[in-house]
Amino acid sequence: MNNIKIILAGPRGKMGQEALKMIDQTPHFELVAAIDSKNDGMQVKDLAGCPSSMNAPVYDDAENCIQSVEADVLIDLTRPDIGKKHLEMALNHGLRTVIGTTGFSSEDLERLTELAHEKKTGAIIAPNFAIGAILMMKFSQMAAKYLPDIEIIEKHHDQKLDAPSGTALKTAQLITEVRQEKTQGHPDEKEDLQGARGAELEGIRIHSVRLPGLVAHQEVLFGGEGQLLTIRHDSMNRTSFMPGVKLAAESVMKIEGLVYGLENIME
Ligand SMILES: NC(=O)C1=CN([C@@H]2O[C@H](COP(=O)(O)OP(=O)(O)OC[C@H]3O[C@@H](n4cnc5c(N)ncnc54)[C@H](O)[C@@H]3O)[C@@H](O)[C@H]2O)C=CC1
Ligand SMILES: O=C(O)C1=N[C@H](C(=O)O)C[C@H](O)C1
Repeated sequence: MNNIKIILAGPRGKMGQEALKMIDQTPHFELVAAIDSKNDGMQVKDLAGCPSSMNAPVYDDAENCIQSVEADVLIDLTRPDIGKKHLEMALNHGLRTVIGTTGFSSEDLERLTELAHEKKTGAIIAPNFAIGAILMMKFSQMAAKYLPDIEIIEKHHDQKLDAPSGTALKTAQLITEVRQEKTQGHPDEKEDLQGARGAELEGIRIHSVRLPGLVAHQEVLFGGEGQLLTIRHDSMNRTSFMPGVKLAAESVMKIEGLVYGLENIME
């Protein structure tokens, strides 16, 4: 496989730190720069917790980085407001991009899909890189055809900025592809405390739990007459996401346009 030159945005973050290790351990990956909110002009190896072999410059200005460094792929693991800006910027420069950052609305996805198409540039937005989470979403889509009353409970660490999670939104979106919109619960139900019934997407209820001690977990509950099916996935650590990040960085080299969801590139 040809060498892939990578710019990583978010090298000091929880996911960024894991991604640096994965890049370091992948012979055909080469880190050529990092985009950080500070530390401009430093080397990645000098940032706390980063592999000592990484002789790549840090930029605090993403536009300057993309213009100055010869790279094949930008991997973004930052925060919702920044991930969107980075993807738009990269597409405008014709740079292929893998986005793990969540918090994209359906309007964002529509706009960025059009831009990727217009710029004839490959991009992957993957709300969840863990293989088990992809299977949970696919199994949920299968089950929804037969058990259409569904509630999603996603549970994450308390440092998470977006709610509901990207995975919960993607799960709900996959379900809406096979299920008619429907009202769940009693037609006259009323929330005595606002938010008690969670968020709602085409009738599917989504509940977000944030607690220290959690990493990334989701249960999809399907209720039927006299029965309950639960499909559950747990990421115990962030290493669980790395095979998916690697696959996305390899796959984005071969596509044109924007792909939303790792399930679309898995064989
Ligand atoms: N797709 C997936 O499988 C997964 C996605 N995520 C998502 O990835 C994102 C990052 O998650 P974590 O690493 O847990 O968060 P984190 O808070 O640990 O790391 C985010 C990093 O982004 C950096 N950052 C902020 N502004 C920046 C800027 N302008 N330029 C460059 N870097 C900037 C911060 O300094 C921080 O180091 C979140 O949106 C999260 O939801 C997290 C886990 C798995
Ligand atoms: O912020 C996180 O941690 C995670 N974010 C992604 C999401 O919003 O679904 C993926 C995973 O759940 C971890």
